[in-house]
Amino acid sequence: MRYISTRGQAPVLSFEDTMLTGLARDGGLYVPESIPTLSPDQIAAMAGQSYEEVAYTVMRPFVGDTFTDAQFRDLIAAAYAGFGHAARAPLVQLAPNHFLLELFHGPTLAFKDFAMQLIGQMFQAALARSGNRVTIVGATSGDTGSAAIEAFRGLAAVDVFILYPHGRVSEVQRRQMTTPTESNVHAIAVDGDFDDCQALVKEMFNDFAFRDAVRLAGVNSINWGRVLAQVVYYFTSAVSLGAPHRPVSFTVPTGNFGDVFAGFIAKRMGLPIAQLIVATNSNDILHRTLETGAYIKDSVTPTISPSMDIQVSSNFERALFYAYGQDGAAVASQMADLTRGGFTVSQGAIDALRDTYASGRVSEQETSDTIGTYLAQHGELLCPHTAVGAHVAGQHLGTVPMVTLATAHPAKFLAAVERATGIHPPLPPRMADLYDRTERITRSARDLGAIQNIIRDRITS
Ligand SMILES: Cc1ncc(COP(=O)(O)O)c(C=O)c1O
Ligand SMILES: N[C@@H](CCOP(=O)(O)O)C(=O)O
Repeated sequence: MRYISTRGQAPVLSFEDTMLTGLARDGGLYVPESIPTLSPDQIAAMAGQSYEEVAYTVMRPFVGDTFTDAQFRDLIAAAYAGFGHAARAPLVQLAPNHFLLELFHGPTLAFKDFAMQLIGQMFQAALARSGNRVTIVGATSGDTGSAAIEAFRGLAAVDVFILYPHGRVSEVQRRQMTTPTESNVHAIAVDGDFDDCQALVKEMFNDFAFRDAVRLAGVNSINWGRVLAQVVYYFTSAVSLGAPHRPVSFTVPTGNFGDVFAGFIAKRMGLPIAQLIVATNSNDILHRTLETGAYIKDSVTPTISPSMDIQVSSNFERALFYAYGQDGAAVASQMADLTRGGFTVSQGAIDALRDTYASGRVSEQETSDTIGTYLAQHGELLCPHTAVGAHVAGQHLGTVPMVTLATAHPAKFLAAVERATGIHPPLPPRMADLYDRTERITRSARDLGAIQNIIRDRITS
């Protein structure tokens, strides 16, 4: 399996190099040259299998010769061993045709653990083999950072620097990033929003001298491995609802578009997905684009679903690549226009996007009310991101089973959940002392040079 850039001008890479490279050198994102498909019989055979077995079947064709079959099975087993639920991603029924896919049973209580735990294993195996070390730099609105620090803390061949927007993540998210004591992980509070943090990370990748000197790697959904691992739970959940014999729809709380794009990959692999619905908070660039065809940058508004406070949605570039029939030049030209404020998607491409994705936007009041309603009517305590998804899903319920992705545990967003319900959801016992642990934070201006200096000073040479 070979990987190509969405902008068409970067070297073609193997799975291993794609995983370790991060952003393509032309500024694009790597995607597989072709998307392998699974037959209805292969999908039907997943019924009753463990999460790990399905993960192997779904991901194996993408990995090529980076790992042997046995090695890859071992890495998957190690990645999910620490999850707090035997099903890894259990489905809970809310109403006759509405289900919640609980993706928060991993070590940091958000869906990011599904990919990050596996990437941690794959990086470790690949770096042990080559003897190389890398510097991971990531941007987070809260969950990617905590999952990355958890997955890589203490690993000898990796230094990790996570940029998060100062004052704009929840207290639990911040403490998950700032309290680990291992010296190879560093949380940097940036004076700015998530888009600023993500732009800084991309600027570091585009500074080739810096990138090569520190051996930069990325674990945001820039990294194809992140998207790939998230494809698996679309299969496990759809199969348990009757796929491939019955179509299933998904509503996905969306920010950087990685999770819902993983659903698109599942669909292209042969999973019968009827609708993929993008649910946004008031940072609604994706909803606006699908409605109007114009992708115009706006400033980020803080909300009670802070992990989705994103206006420059990185993986939308991958969606555009497929909407433009894999035309890298068309994508490169739209991305150049984005640096000047925005672009209009061509009629053909917006039609293709609308064939795949529907969308909805949810206000702050609706998010809060939805948390209250789902508790009262279904006995389920939702995190605010999941509430955004559940609200939009409620507008699309029909005869096809609908799965709403429950992307985080309500205890990660205590203040919003408590305000909506009066309930104070407890953290799991293993992190009950999180509020007592000492924090270690570096504060920085939104300044590329200053952050590069912090990284140069702290990496292990
Ligand atoms: C809890 C939570 N829900 C939803 C999202 C949105 O996911 P994506 O960025 O893949 O669209 C995020 C962050 O990305 C998140 O942390
Ligand atoms: N919501 C994310 C934002 C980064 O998204 P990613 O999927 O590209 O890592 C977060 O929690 O950090």
